[in-house]
Amino acid sequence: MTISPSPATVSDAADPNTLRGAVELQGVSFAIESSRILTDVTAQAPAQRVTGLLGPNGAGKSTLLRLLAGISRPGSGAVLLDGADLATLPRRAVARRIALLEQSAAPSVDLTARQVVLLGRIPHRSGLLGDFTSPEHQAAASDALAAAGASDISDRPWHSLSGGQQQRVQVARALAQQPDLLLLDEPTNHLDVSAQLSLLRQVRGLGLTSVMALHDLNLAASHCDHIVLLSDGRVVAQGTPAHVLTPATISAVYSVDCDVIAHPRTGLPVILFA
Ligand SMILES: Nc1ncnc2c1ncn2[C@@H]1O[C@H](COP(=O)(O)OP(=O)(O)OP(=O)(O)O)[C@@H](O)[C@H]1O
Repeated sequence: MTISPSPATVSDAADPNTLRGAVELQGVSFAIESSRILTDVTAQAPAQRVTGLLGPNGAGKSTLLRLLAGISRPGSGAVLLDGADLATLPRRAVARRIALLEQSAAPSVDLTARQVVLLGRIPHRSGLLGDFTSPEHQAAASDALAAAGASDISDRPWHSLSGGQQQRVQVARALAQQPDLLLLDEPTNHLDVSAQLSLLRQVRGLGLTSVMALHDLNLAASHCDHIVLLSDGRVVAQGTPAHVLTPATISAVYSVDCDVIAHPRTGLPVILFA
């Protein structure tokens, strides 16, 4: 699969053979040292669509992303990728098919941006000693840097980059993996408003199944096809932004007073806080 900037088309959506990366959580519960963090989470992330994972601090978003990535295993319930239980898939297959961009993903040694992106190719190396010099790996890195809008900084040392530039490179690293499922934990952190919008448009334009934890409800409303709203480790609501992001639900989960209006140009929900 190559990284393509073209969005999933309606015909893609109509043909189940072309859909990859559909995720389903079935009654997932998870605890750390007998402290319950997720309780009976049943939710879907539709194939080749962008799902926003929302909820207050501590709701369980990062924990859920790690379960979706196969890094943690549910205490009970199952995580299905294209209908197969993640627990039954070989680790290498999971590593190839799922990319997770975590909040603190900085490399510990000084690399150039391009070298950081090439780390995304690790699951695709042939053997432990395989290197990254092959045209295939280099092309994947170049495509990923371009898709993340980071081609111009590819030769810069990682530690010389601004927070926003580092975030773009991390997104490129996840894309270089050429995953079926892209998981992003608060990808708009450190980005200015223009860069936030650009990144979210790019993610949507990839046509990949993406699940991203977000705090900004308006960005979620405008850039996600599907929303899963968590509170205290449980799913409170899921569906389209218009279905989930209602004043009553937002008030119940976040304890804030708001109005929701239709955007004058797009018709999508816009949340106005009183
Ligand atoms: N290693 C851990 N040990 C104990 N508790 C943990 C651990 N990791 C997370 N938790 C707890 O699990 C709950 C969910 O944390 P998580 O990081 O998944 O929430 P979140 O929704 O991503 O939060 P935020 O929006 O603040 O990033 C929190 O109460 C947190 O304190």
